[in-house]
Amino acid sequence: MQADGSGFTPLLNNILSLGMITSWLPGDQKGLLGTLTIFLMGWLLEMGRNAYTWFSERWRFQYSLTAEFSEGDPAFDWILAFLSKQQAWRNSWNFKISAKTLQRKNGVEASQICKGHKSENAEYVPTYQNPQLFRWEGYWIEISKTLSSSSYNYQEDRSISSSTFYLTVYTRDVSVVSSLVEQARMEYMEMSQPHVIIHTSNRSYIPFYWNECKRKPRRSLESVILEEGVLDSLVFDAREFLGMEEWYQTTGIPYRRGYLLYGPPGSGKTSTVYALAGELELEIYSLSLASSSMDDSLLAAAVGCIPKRSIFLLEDIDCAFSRIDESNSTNSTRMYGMTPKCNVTLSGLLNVLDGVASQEGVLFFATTNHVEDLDNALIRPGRIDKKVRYHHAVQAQAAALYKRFYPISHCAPESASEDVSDEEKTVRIDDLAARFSQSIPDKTFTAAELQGFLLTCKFQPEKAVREVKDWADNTMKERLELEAKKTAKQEKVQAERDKEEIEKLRSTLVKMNGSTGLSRRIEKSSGKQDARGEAKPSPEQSCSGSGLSGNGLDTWTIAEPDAHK
Ligand SMILES: Nc1ncnc2c1ncn2[C@@H]1O[C@H](COP(=O)(O)OP(=O)(O)OP(=O)(O)O)[C@@H](O)[C@H]1O
Repeated sequence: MQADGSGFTPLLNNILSLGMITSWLPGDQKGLLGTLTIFLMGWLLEMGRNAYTWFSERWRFQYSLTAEFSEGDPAFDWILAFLSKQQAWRNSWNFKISAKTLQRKNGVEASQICKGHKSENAEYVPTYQNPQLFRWEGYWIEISKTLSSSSYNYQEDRSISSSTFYLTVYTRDVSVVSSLVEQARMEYMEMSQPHVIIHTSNRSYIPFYWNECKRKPRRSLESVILEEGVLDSLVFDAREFLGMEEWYQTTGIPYRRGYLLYGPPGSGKTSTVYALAGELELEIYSLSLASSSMDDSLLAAAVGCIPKRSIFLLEDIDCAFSRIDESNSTNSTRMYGMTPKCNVTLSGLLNVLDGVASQEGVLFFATTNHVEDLDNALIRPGRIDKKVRYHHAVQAQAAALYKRFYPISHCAPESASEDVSDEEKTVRIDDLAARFSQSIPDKTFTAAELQGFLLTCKFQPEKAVREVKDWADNTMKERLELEAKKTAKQEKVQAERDKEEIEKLRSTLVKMNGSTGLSRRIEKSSGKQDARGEAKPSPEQSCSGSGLSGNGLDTWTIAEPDAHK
């Protein structure tokens, strides 16, 4: 029941309930006095309850501080992790149980809920449905959560809800709240350390927030094998940038840095970003411009809520917009009309990169397989400050990949049960790695392709060396066949398009001839002669449709161009 201030509602309730009670009393107590006494008692009780609520609210208001944490904001994640660690869910047994995945849900271990119970596969996520009270550093803290369905998404035909945490600390000292938040942030960072946190979003409407969060085991820099010095210079550059905020401010240069990683698919661009994020302890905010729901305003909103000291990763940026038009594109996917639809405009992206929506202190990484398709405006210094080119693996890279695949600790000799020392194993692996790399042509296969092959020879380094040449030959052969098929298909598509064009022109001209009453048909000579010495039109002239000869408009020639017959 809610207090309405006037006390009228409880009064009415009491009268009604009294009527019911007195009807059950013995006859001698049914008098007016009995009724009034009970009525008065009920009324007093209700008034007392209202007064208690009123005073406790005033007291709360006077002697407590309430902080709000909304879903989508990084601080929301900090508080969730903090609550799990503080076991704020202890007095409530409401959990959402879901399978353990890479997605981070801030669940608690089954053993925390029930001693001795272990569950490797399920995750218990406290729902905080009811307000919970817990003690932290001598302060009483109350936590409550609301789920508000704020708007309706017509695209996905469902209402959108988001959660908000309210943290009430019973003190007037604001520094308590700030130190709690700082502790929550530190603990969150500590907890995330063995992982790289990747934020994505499937929201296609504003208010936007990064509503999905995955964690991946950290990848060491050594595990990404690039040409010598490439990775080191990238790490050095990013680290230097992160330590130079003040310098940027003094010089008035916008405090952000852009990197473009370009090269063939599977050469290690994404792996580089993940390894770098792990090394520098940064979180990644990753978006794809190829998503049909992404447009300029959503992109601006997304970038607007990336926190400082983070990586903003835009993968396959060429999918979104290319400088050259589709008909000229060499990219076969475009040829077949498979270019993903993109609603982000070039100016929208440029605005985001250097306009109001751009976030200070963010490392921007763009990856592409087709750098030649990018607009110069996009990759000019200030937007892209450092470009890193990726190649197919050179032989030294292939050898390094091989050695990473067969660390000596996992390397038992294939043939005999000889007892081999570590030095001998190292020499053996070095020798095998050299033979492996010499069996494949330089700059022909990507690291991903080599990794795919090596996965077929797990724990069998000798086998990998024996079979790599055949694999390389077969892969090359398959590649050539595929290329030939693609080219043939492209030519066929092109020929069909030309034919359609010719048909369109032919019917237009026939209509025009009919409407103007022109019936005369005179062959227009191109100056070229075929084998029989007859005049033959060039493809351009055949269907040019201008209708204007040197001496005026009166003749049309329609002929199939030889090239596309
Ligand atoms: N240089 C490399 N060193 C080590 N592993 C690599 C390297 N390049 C690729 N790989 C492996 O190949 C797989 C794909 O790599 P990754 O996604 O980084 O390539 P990419 O260049 O980003 O590809 P795409 O352009 O298709 O996104 C990963 O499993 C990664 O471990």
